[in-house]
Amino acid sequence: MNKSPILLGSLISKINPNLIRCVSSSNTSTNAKKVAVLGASGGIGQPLSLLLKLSPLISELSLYDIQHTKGVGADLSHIETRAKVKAYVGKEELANALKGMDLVVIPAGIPRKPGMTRDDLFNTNATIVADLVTACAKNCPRAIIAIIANPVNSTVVIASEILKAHNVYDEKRIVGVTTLDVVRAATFVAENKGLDPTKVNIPIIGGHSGNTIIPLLSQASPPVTFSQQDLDSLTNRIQNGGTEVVNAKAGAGSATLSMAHAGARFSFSVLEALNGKEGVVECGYIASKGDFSYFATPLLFGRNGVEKSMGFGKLTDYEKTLVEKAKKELNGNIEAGLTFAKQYLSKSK
Ligand SMILES: NC(=O)C1=CN([C@@H]2O[C@H](COP(=O)(O)OP(=O)(O)OC[C@H]3O[C@@H](n4cnc5c(N)ncnc54)[C@H](O)[C@@H]3O)[C@@H](O)[C@H]2O)C=CC1
Ligand SMILES: O=C([O-])CC(=O)C(=O)O
Repeated sequence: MNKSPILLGSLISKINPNLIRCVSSSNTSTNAKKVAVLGASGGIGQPLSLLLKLSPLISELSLYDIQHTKGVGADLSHIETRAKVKAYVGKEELANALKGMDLVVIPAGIPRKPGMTRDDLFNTNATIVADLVTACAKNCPRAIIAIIANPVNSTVVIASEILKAHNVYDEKRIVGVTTLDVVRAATFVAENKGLDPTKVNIPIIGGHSGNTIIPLLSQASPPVTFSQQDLDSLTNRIQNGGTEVVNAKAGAGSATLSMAHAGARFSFSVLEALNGKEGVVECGYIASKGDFSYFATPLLFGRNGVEKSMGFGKLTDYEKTLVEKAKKELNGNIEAGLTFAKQYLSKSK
């Protein structure tokens, strides 16, 4: 039986055409990269690691968590794909998990329960992300860091401040993952318009929580128009997609499977661009020079990470109102990140 990644690619293409480009390209394997998942034993970490393990874009998959990684690693290592799986558990093994990595994806941290906001995760997750990014600064200072841990609007700020303090900050290399908002928007719009969801693209700008998630439905591809009622309800559903899952899971956590897909999609895009593919665009939350010091926009990726922000074109009056509504929350989240980082760094001196 042919067990090549090509065959695997064709199998997966039957499941999701968005992933075929990464599992089927035959000449990318020579440039395969090393990827670490921090929080690899969690609800997101496990299925994300599975999807990454299937890709010939990856030569080494480094799994790190404070628990259970040896089992997850042994399990994944039996899959007949080229990525070599290495499992690390506990703080003492963190440095080795990171050495030589090209991309570090961070889904470590606690998820929401019903009634909580993403901000309610701050107290726990801020320290987790700060500790992990400190280790990245010391052990893989040139790696691209993709932050999934919430609240993304603040954790990316914290991570950036830590990298600056270690003199290894490069704004091209630290991104908050907002791909799940893009994935949801495509799904909900396709449902509303009777389209193939894999062919729909909706840019999302702003941040990654409630009002700060700003879908640009006027820039949908293919172009579609909506009644005001549909515009309101789709915007509201995209902004609160995370809460929809948290409530449905009723205390058992937040989105994990759709996030694993979104995290894999984002990672594959970054890896393809690192390998020289041109025109790779994914939305993401990065440092910005506009009205906000951090802002999500469509980003063009290249051989060094984020090449440039593609901006957000011309907004409709409705979308301008959404940006206005996001201002207070997003600026507050950024400020909270800066304040935490200052305290964390002064304690660790
Ligand atoms: N950016 C986004 O779109 C999304 C973000 N999230 C966020 O992702 C995070 C993870 O969610 P789940 O996987 O569902 O949670 P989970 O609780 O199932 O898994 C988290 C994992 O992190 C590990 N962990 C905790 N402290 C750690 C440390 N210091 N070092 C390494 N690993 C550590 C835990 O042992 C656990 O295995 C949450 O903060 C959640 O809010 C979730 C969905 C979407
Ligand atoms: O809602 C949450 O807490 C998890 C998340 O970020 C999402 O699903 O978008």
